[in-house]
Amino acid sequence: MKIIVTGGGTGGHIYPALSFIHYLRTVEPDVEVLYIGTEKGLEAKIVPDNGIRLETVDVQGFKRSLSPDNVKTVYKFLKSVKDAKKIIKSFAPDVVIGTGGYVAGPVVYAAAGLKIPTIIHEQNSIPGVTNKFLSRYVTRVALAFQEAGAFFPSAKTVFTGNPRAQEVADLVETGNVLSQYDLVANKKTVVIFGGSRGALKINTAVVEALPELAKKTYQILYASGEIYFNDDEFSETFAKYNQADNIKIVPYIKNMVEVLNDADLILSRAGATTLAEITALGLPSILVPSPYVTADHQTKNAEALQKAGASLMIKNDQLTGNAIISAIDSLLLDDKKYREMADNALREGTPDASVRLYKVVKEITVKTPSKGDANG
Ligand SMILES: CC(=O)N[C@H]1[C@@H](OP(=O)(O)OP(=O)(O)OC[C@H]2O[C@@H](n3ccc(=O)[nH]c3=O)[C@H](O)[C@@H]2O)O[C@H](CO)[C@@H](O)[C@@H]1O
Repeated sequence: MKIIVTGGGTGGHIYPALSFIHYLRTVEPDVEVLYIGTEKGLEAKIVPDNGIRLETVDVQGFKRSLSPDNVKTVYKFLKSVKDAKKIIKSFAPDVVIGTGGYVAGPVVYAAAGLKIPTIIHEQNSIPGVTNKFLSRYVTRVALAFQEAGAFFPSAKTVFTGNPRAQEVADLVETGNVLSQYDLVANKKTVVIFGGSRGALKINTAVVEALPELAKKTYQILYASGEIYFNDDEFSETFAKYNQADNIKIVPYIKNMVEVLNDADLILSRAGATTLAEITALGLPSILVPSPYVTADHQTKNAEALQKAGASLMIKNDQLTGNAIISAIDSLLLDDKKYREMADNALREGTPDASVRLYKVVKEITVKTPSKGDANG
């Protein structure tokens, strides 16, 4: 099989795509994969790092208000559709899958125009603009939250979950990954991060909490986000608390699949891919939804887990150092509450998401024998 995958900008759109590619390579070892992204998105680094061929097109997002910049955006969209068509024709895929982010727009649109079977994967409970636009043209819409179905043509939707859930759930024990971070195996571990790019608000509150956290019996692995790690506002404090035995602060956690398998609790934004990971593992969490995303979709993502008893939610404007400490303590120092939350989280997970998505791919790529086929 030959497949083009496209999606990007942030990790939440890229990791599900990569997880599905990893899975495909296990079930169809001779699969040929091409990833189409942009030069500016995180995918430009992550995709080649994963040994996957990358081609790029140039796109930019629409501004919400009337802006002269939107003329440039339309021009770039049309140009990128043309460029994508050229790449698609030359690669000749059996299927094109888009996982969201601006770049998926022109690529999936171009593929649909060329009558190639197409799938979009929507990670969130409220879809982004790109996927809403594309849903008119694609063959199938794969969902990770049933609620998102309301925004798409119902005949095209199918619930698959998020492939990253399967990747974290399928991991075979890899030894004590925490020792790579100078942490120990026999302490409870809280992993803190603010989505794939880091979050200023979480960093500010964690910095407030660090003096107390350094005295705790549990340990903390904390990713600040690349852009904040060396920032004047934080770098000295990070260096100081990196000396504490139970705290490790890094810009980014590259081996998150392994780290999550060794974690006891997560404090993070409520990006959909993160939620798919923690539910697949049955990991309790404290979620601080970003208020800066389309239609406040992270709050909806977090509310779904909170309602299921799988997470605690702290609103962005209520996040302080003290709020962090009391939320962590309330879970790690109360075994019964912790176990309940872990069980509830596991019930929300879809650890077979790639199997489900693969089934959809097979359904829409089945070639009907033409009259000329020998056995047709
Ligand atoms: C600001 C923004 O637009 N955020 C959106 C973006 O989020 P964003 O990319 O931040 O969010 P997600 O939480 O969905 O995914 C983050 C991914 O990065 C990984 N990770 C994170 C930190 C780290 O140090 N190492 C690491 O590997 C996580 O394990 C996860 O796989 O896409 C998501 C999925 O469509 C949306 O739900 C989010 O609302």
